[in-house]
Amino acid sequence: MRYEQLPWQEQMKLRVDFNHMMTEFVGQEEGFTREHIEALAGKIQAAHGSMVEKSNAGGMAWRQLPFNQATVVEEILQKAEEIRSWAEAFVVLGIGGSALGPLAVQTALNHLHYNELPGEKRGGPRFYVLDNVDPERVAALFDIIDPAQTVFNVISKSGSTAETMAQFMIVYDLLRQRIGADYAKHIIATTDAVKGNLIKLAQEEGFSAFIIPAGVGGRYSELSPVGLLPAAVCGIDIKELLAGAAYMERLCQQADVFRNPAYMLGVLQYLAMRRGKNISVMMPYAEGLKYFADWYAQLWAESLGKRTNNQGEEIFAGQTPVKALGTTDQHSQVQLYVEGPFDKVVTFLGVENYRQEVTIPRVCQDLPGIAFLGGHTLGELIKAEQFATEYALMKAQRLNFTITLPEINPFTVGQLIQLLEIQTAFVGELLDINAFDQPGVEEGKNATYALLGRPGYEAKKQELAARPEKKPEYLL
Ligand SMILES: O=P(O)(O)OC[C@H]1O[C@](O)(CO)[C@@H](O)[C@@H]1O
Repeated sequence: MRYEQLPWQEQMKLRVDFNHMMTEFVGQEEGFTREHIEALAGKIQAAHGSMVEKSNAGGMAWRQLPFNQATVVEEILQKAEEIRSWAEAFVVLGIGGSALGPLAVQTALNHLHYNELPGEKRGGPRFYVLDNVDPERVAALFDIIDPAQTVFNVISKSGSTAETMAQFMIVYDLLRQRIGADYAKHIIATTDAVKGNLIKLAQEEGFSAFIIPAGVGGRYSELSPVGLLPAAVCGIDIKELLAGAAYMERLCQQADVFRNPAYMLGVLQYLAMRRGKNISVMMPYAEGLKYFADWYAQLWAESLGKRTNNQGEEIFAGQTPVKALGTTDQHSQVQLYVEGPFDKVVTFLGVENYRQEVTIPRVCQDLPGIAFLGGHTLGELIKAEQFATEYALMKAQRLNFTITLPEINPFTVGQLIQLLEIQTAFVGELLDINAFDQPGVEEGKNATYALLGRPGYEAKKQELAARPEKKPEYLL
C-alpha cells in the first residue's frame, strides 16, 4: 500500500517540515523546488534499487533489527531484571556507536537527573557511559561507584578497540582483586559472535555475552543489544523502542521513493551538499534529544566522510556535522548561521508536546520588558523560539528543515533512530560511496598501537620516529 493510502493513524507520526528546502521559493537562491527533486528521479530510483539489493543480500542487517530480535529481547529483559535486583550502578564501557546510542536513548527517555534521583524513584541502577580514556575521568568514576555493587557492560563490535579494552583490563583486574571468584557476574560483554578478543574473554572467563549481529556496524547498532541492554537495565521500554523503529521501517518500505521520508530527507541533504553546504547542523529543541546530536554526528560523519566512491574515484565526500541545542545555542551559534557563509543546512528536532510543563508566573508586572512573559508556559516559549529561529534562517535564505516528534517517548525515539539511519544510508547510495566502513580511522589506530609497542607494528614505529618534528608555525 502506498504511504499516502495508509490510514491517517498509520501515516508518519513524525512530521517533517521542509521549512526552506522544498518550498517553492522562486527567486530565493537557496530554495529547492520540486523540479530539483524530479531532476534527480533517475538517481533516486537507482539509489533505492541499490538499497533494496543490499538489504536483500543482508548488507543492511541493521534494518531488520526491529523485527528479528524477539528471543534476544526476552533474554535482555531477563538479564536486566536480575541486574536491577541488586546493582547500584551500571557502567557502559564503549566508544563511538558503542556508547553514543545508549547515551542518547537514556537521556531522551529517562529523567534528566536520573542518577541523582533517590533509589526508589529511580527504580534501577545509576547509569554511566565511559567513552574516553582520560585518566581523570576514569579515576573520577571510581570515586563515586562501588565496583562490588556495579555491573560493567563492555561493548565493542570489534572486541579490540584500544580505549574500551584498556578500560576493560582495569575493571577486570580491579574486580578480581576486590571480589575474587564470582567477579564474572559484574561483567557483561556485548560484541561480535566470533571476532575479536572480547568474545574469547567472555567464553574463557564465563561472563555473560550478548551478540551484535553480523552486518550491524557500530553507528547503526543502537537497536541491537548495544542499546537494548543498557536501556532495559534503566527501565526503558525496549519493545516500544523497537515498535517505533519497525513502524518507520515499514513506512519507508511501503512509501514510494518520492514519499519516503528518510529518502526525501536524504535527497535534500544531497542537493544541499551539491550546492556547497558542507556543514550539517543538528539542533534539537529538547534537552532530552541533546545527545541525539552527538549520535547523529558519528552516524553522518563516519558514514559519508569518504575519500573515494565505489568506482575508486577521489571525491572527498561528506558534510561536517555540528552539534547544537535549542534554545541554548541561539545564544552562541545562530549568529553564524544567520549571517555567516552559505555553507550549512540546519536540521531542527522539535517536540509537539513536552512531557512536563512549567508556567511563568505573572510577576514583575511593572516591567513591561519582561511582564509579557508572565502567564506563558516554558513550552510555549521554547516552541516560539524554535519557530522564530527557523523564520530568521528562512528570511536570511538559509536552508533548514524540521523533524517534529509528537512527544519524546520510546516509540517516537525508535522511529527517529530508524529514520536517520535510513536517511544516512540512502545518501551514501546517492553519493555512490560505502556508508558502512571507516577506513580513515585505521592510520590513527595503527600509530597508537606502534607508539604503545604492540608486536607487529615495529615498521609503523620507525615510520613515526622518522616523522618531521611537528613544529607549529609560531615556534619557527
Ligand atoms: O564497537 P567497537 O568495535 O569497539 O568500535 C567502536 C567505534 O570505533 C569505530 O570503529 C571507529 O574507530 C566506530 O565505527 C565504532 O563505533
